[in-house]
Amino acid sequence: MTGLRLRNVRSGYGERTVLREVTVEVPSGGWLAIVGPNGAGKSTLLNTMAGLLPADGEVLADGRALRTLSAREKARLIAFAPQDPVLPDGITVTDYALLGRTPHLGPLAREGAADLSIVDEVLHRLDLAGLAGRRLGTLSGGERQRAVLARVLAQRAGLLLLDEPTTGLDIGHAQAMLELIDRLRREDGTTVVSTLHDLTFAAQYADEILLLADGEVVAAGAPANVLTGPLLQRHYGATAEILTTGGGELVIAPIRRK
Ligand SMILES: Nc1ncnc2c1ncn2[C@@H]1O[C@H](COP(=O)(O)OP(=O)(O)OP(=O)(O)O)[C@@H](O)[C@H]1O
Repeated sequence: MTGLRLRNVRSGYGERTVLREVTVEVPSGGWLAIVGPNGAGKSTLLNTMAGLLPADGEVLADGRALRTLSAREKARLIAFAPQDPVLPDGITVTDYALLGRTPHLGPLAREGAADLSIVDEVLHRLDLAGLAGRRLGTLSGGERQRAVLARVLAQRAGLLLLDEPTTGLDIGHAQAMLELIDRLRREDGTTVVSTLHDLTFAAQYADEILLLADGEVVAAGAPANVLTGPLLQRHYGATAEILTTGGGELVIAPIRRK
């Protein structure tokens, strides 16, 4: 059970401040989607939540300040899938996913049967079992993306930070991936924070949306309150209609300007 809390967080790169006074709380088992236009600071926020960038203010995971935790303690608490990870092309999908177990192994210990069975289960859930023995360098973009998620899920951390998890996935695999993430939070109480460019997916899967623009939180709350025509116009310069399906799901539809 790992909630996340940020209070008055400022962070960036060296002299360059990107995030200003970000305050947000994600309850244990919640799903927060970070949205916003290109360059708004979404990846910077996710990196800050992962404890990978120095930050002023408070960043607490499971009630513990990230700056006080060792790398190993952080890795047991937080699993992070960056947008464009550098992958070791020569290793197999199984061996790559097993890297997710590293924070749970003792010093010099090798993975055991329990670790292999966790990886096996994750590969099945991600429709990757047939590719288990393939080297990463031989996979398609979408298959590599799912392999990254396999490593992250094998980590079995209470907090998942996912940067654009559906990039490069076709609509079916994207839905399957989001369903799987949703099941994890329902079954295991996993807390999820993801950036998502696809606002329809964000509306349908997250229970809270945080809209960032120019490094500041400009709106936060339930999807229907944040993903509105006027806010999308103001911050993305986009013309969109917010539709509701027969089943009550929101669809954010771009409308061509005539
Ligand atoms: N390593 C870096 N060093 C300096 N500036 C950076 C670095 N990474 C990102 N930035 C800058 O920080 C700002 C926010 O970038 P960030 O990647 O967080 O935006 P984003 O909302 O994730 O964008 P996108 O939707 O395009 O992926 C941008 O102006 C970017 O140029």
